Amino acid sequence: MKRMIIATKNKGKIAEFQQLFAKKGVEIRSLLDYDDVPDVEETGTTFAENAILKATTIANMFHEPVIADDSGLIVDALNGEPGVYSARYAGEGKNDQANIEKVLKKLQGVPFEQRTARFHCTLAVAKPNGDVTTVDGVCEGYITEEPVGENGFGYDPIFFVPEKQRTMAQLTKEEKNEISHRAKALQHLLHIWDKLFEKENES
Ligand SMILES: O=P(O)(O)OP(=O)(O)OP(=O)(O)OC[C@H]1O[C@@H](n2cnc3c(O)ncnc32)[C@H](O)[C@@H]1O
Ligand SMILES: [Mg+2]
Repeated sequence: MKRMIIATKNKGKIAEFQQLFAKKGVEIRSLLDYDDVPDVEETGTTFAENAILKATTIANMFHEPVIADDSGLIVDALNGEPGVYSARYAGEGKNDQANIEKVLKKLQGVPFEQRTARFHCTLAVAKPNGDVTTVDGVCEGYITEEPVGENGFGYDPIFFVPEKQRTMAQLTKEEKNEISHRAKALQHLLHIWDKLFEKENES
């Protein structure tokens, strides 16, 4: 497979996938490269359900294999919130800043060692023949007391990465792609890539 459609309109995700796939020589297209692709309603209650929903809907529409990413932030002190509702935690508008403020407000007074959290990413690959495969990746960290850093997207400014001693938003794209939930899920996918696309390797 020399090209792959990623079933997302999230520019942050697209930029990361572009870099991650560049090494493999796979050209990435996203739903922003096409006009009028409707939003797939994320009605699932798990990352896997939503990733499969997005991947299968778009694969049926394009008649090509498609990868979808469903991801989010899990905060232990909030019983796993925002979880699968990460994009719309503060309302349907998908406002990163409002989402961050809501998490920080709910965590007020919680000491650092209890602010454990993780990013989760499920990638689903759907083929037009109905085959679906999922892989997962997780990145562990802590929620800071205030946003720090300008890079990345979503909750990156409040996610402290112990390995790097900085927030995710202070990392370069290259550094984030060494340790992120998305990069780890994609590594798992690349391990099974040739097997997954055995018959399509010439295209
Ligand atoms: O569904 P698509 O079109 O892919 O785009 P989305 O932004 O709606 O994506 P999700 O439904 O998977 O929601 C995931 C949300 O979790 C957050 N998130 C996921 N990955 C993240 C990352 O690497 N850094 C920061 N926040 C992230 C961010 O708020 C996302 O909007
Ligand atoms: Mg979404």
